[in-house]
Amino acid sequence: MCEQGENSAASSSKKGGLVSFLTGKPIEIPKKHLFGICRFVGEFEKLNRVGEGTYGVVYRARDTKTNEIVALKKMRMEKEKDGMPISGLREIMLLQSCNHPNIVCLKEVVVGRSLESIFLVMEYCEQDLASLLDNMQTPFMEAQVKCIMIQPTLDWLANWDIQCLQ
Ligand SMILES: Nc1ncnc2c1ncn2[C@@H]1O[C@H](COP(=O)(O)OP(=O)(O)OP(=O)(O)O)[C@@H](O)[C@H]1O
Repeated sequence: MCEQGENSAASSSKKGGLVSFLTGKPIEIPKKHLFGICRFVGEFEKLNRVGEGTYGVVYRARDTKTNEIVALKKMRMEKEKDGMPISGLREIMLLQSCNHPNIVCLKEVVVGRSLESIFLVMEYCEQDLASLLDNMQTPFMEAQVKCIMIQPTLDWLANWDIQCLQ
């Protein structure tokens, strides 16, 4: 979108351009609204790639404004023809609704130059249970398994699931 020069914005003829729902005609996004209210991903310095899931690639990154180390997850959008996949929206809504010390916090959503560039900025976790399980020398003892199972998050998630079902 920004390839067109300093003062121009989106063009429907380019990949990622917009068409008005009302008129069906191409619309231009004013430059000041180009990134909406989201910050630009360029404000984050990618440090290294930490993993990849079904819905995106995750990087360790530094917020250049605050120097904070965060996890930056690029949503997978290559195959999407109709905008952001519903699974991505669900992930954002779910993480936004979770406010628990044992659940990774979604700090904000940031965007790149194209409409397909959407990134989740999350608190960075040095270790997760899956990598711990992969790398540990000996299996957890029974007492440790019990301790993990009674972590408040699991109760909380079970309640959340039940509430969702109701
Ligand atoms: N907040 C985070 N801090 C540190 N590393 C993370 C963070 N989030 C994800 N990762 C790393 O990135 C990998 C991919 O994470 P992601 O959430 O995209 O997928 P997943 O939940 O592991 O798998 P799937 O989405 O396929 O079920 C994780 O396995 C983990 O190694």
